This record gives sequence, structure tokens and C-alpha cells, in this order.
Amino acid sequence: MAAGELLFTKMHGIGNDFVVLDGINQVVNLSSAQVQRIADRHFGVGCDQLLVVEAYPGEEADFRYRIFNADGSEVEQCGNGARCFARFVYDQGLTQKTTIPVMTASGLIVLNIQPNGQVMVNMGVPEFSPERIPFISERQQTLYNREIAGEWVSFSAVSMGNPHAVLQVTDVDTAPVGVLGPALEHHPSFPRRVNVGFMQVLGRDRIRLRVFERGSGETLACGTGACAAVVAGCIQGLLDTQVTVALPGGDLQIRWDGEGQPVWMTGPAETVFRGTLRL
Ligand SMILES: N[C@@H](CCC[C@H](N)C(=O)O)C(=O)O
Repeated sequence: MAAGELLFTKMHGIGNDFVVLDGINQVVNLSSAQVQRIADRHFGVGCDQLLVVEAYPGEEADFRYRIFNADGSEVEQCGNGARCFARFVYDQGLTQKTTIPVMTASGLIVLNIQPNGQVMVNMGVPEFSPERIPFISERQQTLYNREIAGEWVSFSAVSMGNPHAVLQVTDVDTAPVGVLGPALEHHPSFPRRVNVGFMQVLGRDRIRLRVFERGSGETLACGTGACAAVVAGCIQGLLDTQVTVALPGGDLQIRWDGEGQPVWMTGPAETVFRGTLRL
């Protein structure tokens, strides 16, 4: 590899797309401006998030992976990215294991590549306390109300390692994602901004969901957003423990057995192409 060049793999999890870089066999040290450029759909490769795979020095995980939004910000967690990470390290021969513990900025998660190629992820235990999200509120509630873009909006707030607000809507097709998404993302109640999910409940085991992601805008799918929506639906008594989440890019299976339990996410991860970046 010539100086200033990096091998990359383009991947996606039901349309949430990634540039994945092997930081074990090549030196990856990108500035925020370089991440933005790579993620740009006109001047770069184009992606919602960029993932960097690294070795982990401790005993509890085999790898560490870092997640950067298209705006260059580094974030704590990414559900669709986790599944792509698992397929990446397995398909590239970086591991022979199908159960892979990996360290993220929000802690350890465990990935399992299933015989059918899908990846199941233990996404960890959701957190509701405002300071853990982080969200500015005097007390923890199932639903919060804030005046946003001139109207009162009701939402749940939950951390899946990263912050999420989940609004219930009657029809995701007509939901004001492009207005309320950025307004809530930047609302002063969320000091580290927030991912905003718009959930339409179709039944106790099926929802539709659109997500306006912090730092990336609306994406075709958000794994942590799907987990957060199911958890929000469960604490409101709207959903059962096993739910199919239909996102614009495809379906995810989410399971949550209730307070104190981890959220399980199952779905596909696909490689699209490989290439060389010239920085
Ligand atoms: N697309 C991801 C979430 C990526 C990070 C998110 N935009 C954030 O800023 O927290 C997913 O599949 O979970």
C-alpha cells in the first residue's frame, strides 16, 4: 500500500451503510475532516458511518471498534455497524470465532454469527436515567413533553449506549421526520444531541420505524434505534417481548425481556465492494 492509501470495505446492514477500515494491518488515524470527506456521497465513497476495527489489548474482548458519524463525530454505539463489524472480521480472516466479544466506546458487546449468515447481537441493557442518556430532566419518566418547532411533542428517552428519543406516530410515511428530527437532535435538553425515532405500532409484535440519526440525518435503518423503539414501546405497555421492526431498508428482529435485561438484535450484514482510498 502506498503512503496515504488505505484499503476499505463498503458494507451495509439493511441499507445503513458503512466504510469499514482494518486498523490492525494498516495505520488508520483520520481527522474529523477526512471522515467527513470519505462519508460524502459526492466527493467521497459515501456512507452513514465509518467504522475502524482495532486490536483490543485486554482479556475481555478480541477487538475494539470505533464508530464515526458522517459529520465526523465519534460515537458510542451502532447496531447495524456491530453486525457488519462481525462479518468483516470473520470474512477477512481476522478471527475464526463465530461468537465475538468486542469493546466499543460504551462497553463490551457480544456478537454471534449464525449458520444462516445473520448476526445476533447482545446490545446490552437499556438505560433510562436522564443523566445516563444524557437528557436534562428533573426526574425519570416514561414519556417527556417538550415544545419543539412550535408544537408540544411527547417522546420516550433511552440510552442504548447512545442516546435515543422515540416518538409514536400514526403513520411513518407522513411523520414530520425532516422537521422534528433535526429540531430534537439539537434540542438543548439533549446536551450530546440525540437520535430520533418515529415509531408506528402495527401490532404487539410489529412496528414500522424511521430514524433521524444524530450526525448522519435520516438513514434507511438504525439498529440501536430499533432497540430503543422496542424498549420504548414495551415500557409503555404497547409491545410484547419479541418484535419485528420494519425499517425503510428492511426488517430487524428485536427481543427484550424487560427491565434489567439486555436487548437482542438479529439481522443481516452485507459486503458491497472493496477499494483503496487516497487521502
Ligand atoms: N446507525 C447506527 C447508529 C449510529 C450512531 C448514531 N448516529 C449516533 O450518533 O449515536 C445503528 O445502527 O445503531
